[in-house]
Amino acid sequence: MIQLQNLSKVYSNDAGQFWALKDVNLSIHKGEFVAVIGKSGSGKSTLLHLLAGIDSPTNGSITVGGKKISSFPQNLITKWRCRETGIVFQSFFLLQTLTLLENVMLPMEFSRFLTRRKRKERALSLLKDVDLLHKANHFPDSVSGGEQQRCAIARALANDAPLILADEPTGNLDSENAEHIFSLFKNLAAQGKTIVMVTHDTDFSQRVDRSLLVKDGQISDIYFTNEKVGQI
Ligand SMILES: Nc1ncnc2c1ncn2[C@@H]1O[C@H](COP(=O)(O)OP(=O)(O)OP(=O)(O)O)[C@@H](O)[C@H]1O
Repeated sequence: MIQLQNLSKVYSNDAGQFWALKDVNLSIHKGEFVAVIGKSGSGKSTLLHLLAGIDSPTNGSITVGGKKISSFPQNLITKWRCRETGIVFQSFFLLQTLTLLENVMLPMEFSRFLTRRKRKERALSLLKDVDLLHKANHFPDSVSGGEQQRCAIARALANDAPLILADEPTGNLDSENAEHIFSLFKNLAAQGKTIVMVTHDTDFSQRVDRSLLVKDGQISDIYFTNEKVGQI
């Protein structure tokens, strides 16, 4: 599903160059649930942003579902991202002028041919999955951080995309809600979706198919927690 070849990302500023990712080679299989772990500043979000085509690599290539997205022009990458990925950002990025329901409906309006009634039905069903049906008509600034996070998760699932990229999706949740979201992701992976989840939760990182430890911009260690996944 995902192949990274000699992937590097260098940030340049007045202080000089900083290698956020250094020569990463990695494959992630279809239907695999992968946790990305590592200290703050190690390069986890950078990796996720590159996988989403939000940022572009300094060197190397990124192939997703057979498409070399690192060579896509900007207009193609935006379309690809809308259709093929569901993203949960660290800071949610919900639109403040839309209700939770409208936020979840939004991705379907960009990339899927569904009637408004069907879009609404699907969005309500996703809000129910994350236990937010009762807040469907609230605006983001009138719900809690954890509720915003769950809404962002529902929105990421709206397009039924094959690849889910989630940056600390349980970071703002109490243990019960976090467990619920983790199970939701587990079920999606069992249905064939590929999930890459940045997490600081050591319990979750041991209950996925594989954990990737990012250290100083390198994937320095890999723990297989499920033998069926095979070798990289
Ligand atoms: N736009 C940028 N310009 C310069 N440096 C950057 C930029 N974005 C990230 N960095 C640096 O790259 C490194 C990796 O950042 P990244 O956000 O990927 O870390 P992270 O592992 O996700 O951290 P956290 O767990 O705190 O979210 C950090 O040292 C960060 O300061």
